[in-house]
Amino acid sequence: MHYSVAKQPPSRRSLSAICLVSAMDLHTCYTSLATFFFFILAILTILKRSKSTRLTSKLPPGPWKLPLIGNLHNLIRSPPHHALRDLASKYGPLMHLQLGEVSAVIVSSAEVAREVMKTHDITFAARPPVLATKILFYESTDIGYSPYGEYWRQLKKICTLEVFSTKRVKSFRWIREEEVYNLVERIASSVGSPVNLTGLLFSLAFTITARSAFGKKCRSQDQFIPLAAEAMRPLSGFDISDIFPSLTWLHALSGTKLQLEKIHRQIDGILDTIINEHRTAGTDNLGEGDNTSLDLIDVLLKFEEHNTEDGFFLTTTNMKAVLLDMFTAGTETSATTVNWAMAEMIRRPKILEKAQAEVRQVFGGRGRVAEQDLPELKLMNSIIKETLRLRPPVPLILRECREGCKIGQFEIPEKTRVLVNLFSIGRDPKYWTEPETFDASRFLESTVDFKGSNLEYIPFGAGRKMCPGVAFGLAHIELQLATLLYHFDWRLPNGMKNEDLDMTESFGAILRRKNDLHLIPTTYHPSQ
Ligand code: HEM
Repeated sequence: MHYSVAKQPPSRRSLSAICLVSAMDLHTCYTSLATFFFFILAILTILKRSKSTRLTSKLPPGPWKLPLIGNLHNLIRSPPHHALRDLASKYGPLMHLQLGEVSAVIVSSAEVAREVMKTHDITFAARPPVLATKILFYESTDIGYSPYGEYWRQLKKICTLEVFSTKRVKSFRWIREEEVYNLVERIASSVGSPVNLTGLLFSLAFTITARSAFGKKCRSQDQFIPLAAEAMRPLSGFDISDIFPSLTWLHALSGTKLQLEKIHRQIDGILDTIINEHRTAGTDNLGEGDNTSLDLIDVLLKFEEHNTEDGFFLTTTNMKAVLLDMFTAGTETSATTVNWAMAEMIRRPKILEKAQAEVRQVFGGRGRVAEQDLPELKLMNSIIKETLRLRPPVPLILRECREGCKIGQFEIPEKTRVLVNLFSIGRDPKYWTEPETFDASRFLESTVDFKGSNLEYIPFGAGRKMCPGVAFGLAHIELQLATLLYHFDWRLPNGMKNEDLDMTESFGAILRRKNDLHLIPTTYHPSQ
């Protein structure tokens, strides 16, 4: 039947239809050919790169690599910091992986971390430029991602000595206390019913940072906060664009680039407005005497108008990049630490009780927690350290090798991506007894601190690229945790048993809980 119809001469209409079909076929054919061509091109590019990597014979050991994807298949079943830890138990503390196009080494012990972050500190004092930081951070001109050199050195100096200094952190004490008190009032209004503590803590961290950075002059804060939170998501370094950096057409196809550009445009507009508002409002005391009441934009503006002694000054773009660093590096890290600490204590009611007793004894009938007495909370501070050991907010520190270098018997070629696995290091049985156990009193008698000199404990990193926001972060964490312990008793909703609380981690640049922590608060009255 089909056959006989096909044999009939085609009518004018069916002819044009055939022409259309043929044109479409031709179009489809061209598209397929083009896709095929690009596919071959992609394979050739990747094979060329992996061949050049194979030629480097003294790379550290690592699992067998598949064509094109390398070792990506080794990372799909669990969050990367877990998967990398499991692989390191087989291949050693310095291991080589091929992540798509990217040649990477994974550091999983304090000894190798010392080599990378201390002995060869300058060689590894860089981070690979990932697509998200290029777009969001003004061509990677922030502190975290700007290339190692004079610009980064000056920026870090300004931030360490002026922007994030202990004196500056103290000057924002009234903001922290006011906002934490607002949190207490919000929780108190929900006493007896579950509150989403995770949501409250993350929003508190952004609000405190925004007020410290923008002061009172800002009207665009409410628009800015959700955008800054969104900017955090693509910073893990495991985006398709970071794994296949040369396949730029793939970045466009995946939609990530467009999405990042959209967020960037919005953030940029808001930051311009806020900085201009500061310029218009002016601060008569800029650059003079005790300027502790300045907000962070005022502080940064000092370096626009008054050069440093080395003749260095900040452009508006530089300031915007630093401000973004504060939000991306400084908010979720603190909030997630408080969140994990609360979850760990809820699972162990005796520890929760002890920590509450300590806070309530130190602050007694004063009715609220005050920052100056926080160092007296020995148990709580040990709990914070233990939380940062077991759940480091930045589980994988991203670095890049600036020039070829030898670690032990292995060669690390220039541009190799380096991932320091803090999750592995913090749980290394060589340094930690019962490493998987949350031991609240582990740090009570310990002299280990956050300065990055004990490489088995580096939640804030180590060496030149170490976190400049330690004082800022700890001030947030200590005040929030003490306040939650002082004002409220806590229990799980729906009769859930403490030991059943889910502690699953999510995947991302920041190690967060997969599920939000919902708890029922009961108000504690100091007279009790
Ligand atoms: C619990 C809180 C925090 C933790 C655990 C943390 C952790 C880290 C880690 C592990 C690094 C990488 C260090 C390295 O490469 O050796 C880092 C870098 C950085 N952090 Fe933090 N951070 C915290 C809070 C903050 C805060 C509050 C700020 C700012 C207000 C901040 C700003 C930065 C910046 C700008 C960098 C990049 C430094 C550079 O590359 O030179 N961090 N942080």
